[in-house]
Amino acid sequence: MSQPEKIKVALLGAGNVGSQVARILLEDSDLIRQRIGVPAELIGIAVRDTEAPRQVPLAAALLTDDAEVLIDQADVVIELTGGIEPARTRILRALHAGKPVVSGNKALLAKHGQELQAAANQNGVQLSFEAAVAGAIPILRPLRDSLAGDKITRVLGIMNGTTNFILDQMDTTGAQFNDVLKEAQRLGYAEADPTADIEGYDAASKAAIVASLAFHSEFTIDDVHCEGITSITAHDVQAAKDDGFVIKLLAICELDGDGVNIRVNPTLVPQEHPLASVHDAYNAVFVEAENAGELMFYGPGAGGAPTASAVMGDFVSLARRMVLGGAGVPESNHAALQSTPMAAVVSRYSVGLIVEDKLGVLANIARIFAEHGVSIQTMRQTKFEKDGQFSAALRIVTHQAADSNLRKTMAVVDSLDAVRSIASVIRVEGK
Ligand SMILES: NC(=O)c1ccc[n+]([C@@H]2O[C@H](COP(=O)([O-])OP(=O)(O)OC[C@H]3O[C@@H](n4cnc5c(N)ncnc54)[C@H](O)[C@@H]3O)[C@@H](O)[C@H]2O)c1
Ligand SMILES: N[C@@H](CCO)C(=O)O
Ligand code: NA
Repeated sequence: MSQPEKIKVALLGAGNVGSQVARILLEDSDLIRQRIGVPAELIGIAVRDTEAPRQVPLAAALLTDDAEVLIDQADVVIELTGGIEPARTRILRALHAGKPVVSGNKALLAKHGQELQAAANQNGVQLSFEAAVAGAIPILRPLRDSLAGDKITRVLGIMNGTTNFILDQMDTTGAQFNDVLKEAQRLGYAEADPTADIEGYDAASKAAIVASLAFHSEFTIDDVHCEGITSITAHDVQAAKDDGFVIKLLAICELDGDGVNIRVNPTLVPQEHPLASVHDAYNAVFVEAENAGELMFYGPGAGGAPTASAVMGDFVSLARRMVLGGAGVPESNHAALQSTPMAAVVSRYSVGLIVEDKLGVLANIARIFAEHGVSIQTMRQTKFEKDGQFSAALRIVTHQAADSNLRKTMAVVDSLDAVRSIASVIRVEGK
């Protein structure tokens, strides 16, 4: 194959990330040419509305609302529109035409990743998506390449910038959930529909992508047990702080017998744990591998420019290969592991209860925990008065217990007349 004279790039989407990719392609064109060996020419940017106001000024001549024509004219397609359709159809169109694709679309990859990868393999072209997980942090390439000769046992971390930003602000400034969410949207961290962030779906998509690569198997978002942060209150954050914890939304993918358990849930992390000092929209991912031991990847997990850095890394890497010759390495899914249910997963739990302040209540609750095989590590009681009625706020931290046992315990506790409400049930990191 003869060396191309230049690489024509079609960019789909000019939002938070797309506009930064356009800026880098234009501003750093000399440097990119030197790294690739030939110039990279941004031939057009597909947007929904060519007249809409833009955060980053873009030459009107580059904008088009005809993505299909643009794809057909390009050598490489960079998809940064988000959502399932028309992104899926457009990426397939590019791959089937033998054009490599870079995408940051975790929602799409966690749902249709296998279909897209199969199309890439079938056409001998690269599909790269480092930006889809943990923004600027190089995590997918280390999983695919650097650790390809090791056996990964667990990947655990903070994989959503928006929720980390919200929880961090609630913890450090006592700010209210909704105010901080608005700020995360303004800073370009949140998804177009921020429900994906706060309900945990965005982290769940990332967990499915990470688990597929780490365990050489095919997982989708449907394999992930997912709990978001919408039920976390300022009171939970303060109570956690009083007990020496910080609340983080963790994504965990771990070998579980013959399968892999993949989950996303708010977790109490001890204040001295490295994950507790991950602030703002930063992400941190721990990878545990049999021979490598424990690795930590840390950096900006969201935002236009940081995410654009990951997109550009993928682009320059595959463009270099187009110049030098040779297709990329396809994904390996030889292990074909299945995801496992939550019932047997063991964790420590922190349970907050509001109960009647009367004799025997505490003993009764402790008995119910014991009867279900859930052993209590600590129990703290604070009495308070509201509307002339005395109650006790109980905070119970358990030893490790199976998810199913904890659920049965809570169902019985909830049915007691003396229990006014279950304020929170949050997993606790560590043994
Ligand atoms: N913002 C981040 O920090 C971040 C980080 C990692 C990955 N991502 C992913 O990158 C992608 C883009 O994110 P973003 O934050 O830039 O989103 P955004 O909402 O700011 O931008 C998306 C852009 O695509 C355009 N668009 C949507 N549908 C289109 C269509 N059918 N045709 C043409 N244009 C269309 C929108 O008008 C918008 O300008 C998403 O998949 C997102 O999940 C974002
Ligand atoms: N909305 C995502 C963007 C980065 O993937 C986040 O907040 O982490
Ligand atoms: Na990344």
